[in-house]
Amino acid sequence: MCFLRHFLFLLLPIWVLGFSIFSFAAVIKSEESSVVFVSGTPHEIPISQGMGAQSPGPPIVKVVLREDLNKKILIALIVSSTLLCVTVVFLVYLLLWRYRNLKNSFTGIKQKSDSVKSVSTKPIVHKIDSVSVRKGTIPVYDYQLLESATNKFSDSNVLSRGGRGCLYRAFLDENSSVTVKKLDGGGGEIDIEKQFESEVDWLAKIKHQNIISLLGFCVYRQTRCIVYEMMQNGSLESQLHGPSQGSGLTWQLRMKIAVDIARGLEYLHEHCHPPVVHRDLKSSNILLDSEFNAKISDFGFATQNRNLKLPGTLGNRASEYLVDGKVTDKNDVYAFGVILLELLLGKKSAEKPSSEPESVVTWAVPKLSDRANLPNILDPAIKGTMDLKHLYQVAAVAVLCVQPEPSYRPLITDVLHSLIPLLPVDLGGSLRIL
Ligand SMILES: Nc1ncnc2c1ncn2[C@@H]1O[C@H](COP(=O)(O)OP(=O)(O)OP(=O)(O)O)[C@@H](O)[C@H]1O
Repeated sequence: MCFLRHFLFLLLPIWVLGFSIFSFAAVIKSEESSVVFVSGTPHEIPISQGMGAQSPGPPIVKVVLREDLNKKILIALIVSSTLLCVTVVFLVYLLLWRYRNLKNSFTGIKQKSDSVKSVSTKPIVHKIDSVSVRKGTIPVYDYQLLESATNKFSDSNVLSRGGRGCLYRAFLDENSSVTVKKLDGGGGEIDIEKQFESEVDWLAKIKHQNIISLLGFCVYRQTRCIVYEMMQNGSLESQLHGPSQGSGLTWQLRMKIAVDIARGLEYLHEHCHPPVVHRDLKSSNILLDSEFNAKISDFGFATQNRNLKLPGTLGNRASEYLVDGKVTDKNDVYAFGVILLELLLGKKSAEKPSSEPESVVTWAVPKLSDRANLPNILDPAIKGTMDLKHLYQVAAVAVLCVQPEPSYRPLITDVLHSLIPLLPVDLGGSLRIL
């Protein structure tokens, strides 16, 4: 499509030029063929063939001069209109090109140093597979711009410090802030470059209301930055296990968060071809915006390749994955079940009561075999705030999701459709509260 547009734009001036040359040649030719020279006159005087007879004298000379003049005017007109057409087409093309480039950059961003951008990002953009990145629809941020937006990556702007780098709040203008993840090597077994490429590549391809939005990226020397939308309410982990201990999350909000995550996963498993397995789903990778819409983040380990293994961690990973690295969408369903247990019980995915961390699954599942037990082990922050039938239903879904045998676990689409009727209509479900 793009190629066709460029082709047409180039074709137009060539066509105009060609047409002009052709008409010019035609004019000359017609002039030549319509004029004869009468010999024997003091000067050879051209007359029109159609006049038939000779008509010597001053009037004929006058006619010849006017024809000559007309021809010159015609040539001048053709040449100037050709030049005008070529200039206008060129200007229109230039304007469209500029407009497209401006549209691609983030609102209000003035790109400062083109040299930094083109020199440093070229190799990485080639490695990144995504069509959006190649086509340039994902903005490439200037390092200096991010530096000034984060107050030189100052400690006061740090939102969190992770194993792979720091996360900063960045102010691109007075009213809006974004999040900048600065990956600077950190060392260890994690390959920063690969994670950066994987994250940018996935997020450039995946667009869904329940998946974090990628706003752009930056490559500067050894530093890699990824720019995301700001999620004002932080992670689900910090809401559940941080200072507020889940008090900000009502039963209905918890159900909304569960449905949002299931919608995001359903998109990855059912609507991406081939399906995408996130492989690192956990409450710290579920982010909440100002209205508690939940979005899945951290695609550094996501894959469509079923033979890749992650460095193992306890808690959210299914046993078949930890033991023989089998990657299927059912790994994500298991991790979703763990998050559902965290939402119900307010417990971390892996607690450390002693030296050995205990998974919430091994702690809760035996207790949940008797559903009368459930209200006793429920998160105190939501005790007595929901319809018990709904509570039992959600607990049953959670237990199914964390089945040791992957084939016994439901598909995420089934999970989603069993949760939607428990969520009020105004929160995106189908429950009508009378
Ligand atoms: N877009 C965002 N808006 C607001 N807070 C965010 C955003 N992204 C991440 N955070 C916060 O930063 C924390 C760390 O996120 P990050 O993805 O950087 O983790 P990480 O370094 O990859 O570590 P891990 O691999 O353990 O998840 C999140 O748990 C969340 O609290």
